[in-house]
Amino acid sequence: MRRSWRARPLSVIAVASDHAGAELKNFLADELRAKGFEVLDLGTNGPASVDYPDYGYKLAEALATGRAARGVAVCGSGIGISIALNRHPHVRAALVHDHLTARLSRMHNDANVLVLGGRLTGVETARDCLAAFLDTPYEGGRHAGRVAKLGNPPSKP
Ligand SMILES: O=C(CO)[C@H](O)[C@H](O)[C@H](O)COP(=O)(O)O
Repeated sequence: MRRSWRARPLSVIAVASDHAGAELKNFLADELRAKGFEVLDLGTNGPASVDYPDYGYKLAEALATGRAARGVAVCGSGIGISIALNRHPHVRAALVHDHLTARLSRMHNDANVLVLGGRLTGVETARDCLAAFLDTPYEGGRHAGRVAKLGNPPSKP
């Protein structure tokens, strides 16, 4: 599935997680609602074991179809769901660990999905990362050509 990324106002944010990230995902969804965003919750919403690729792909689909402008994704470490998300050329999912990496993911990479490890990152740090992700603009300039290349990977690297 190759669909172009459709920019839209930053009002709807999709959230998704596996079982290991559900608690932090739900916390961040509440944070987003408190900040006035509409949240598209793609699950999962309980402790029953599920597969992170299914939720990463759901989130990629929500961005591709324009149902959400950006996303927040959580699994246990953040690694698995990042891999799933970044298989889609319109997704720039950034696994971050603190306010600085969250800021850089926006400034340099124009990240459209914030990824956190639910078993590794505490709620206060996660809240900081979310604020940086929402509030930091993309710098463009020298980064623009690099970011464009991310959406057009060579068929033979
Ligand atoms: O993909 C991951 C690791 O890179 C995630 O952390 C998953 O959430 C984790 O693998 C799930 O582990 P579980 O033992 O099946 O709960």
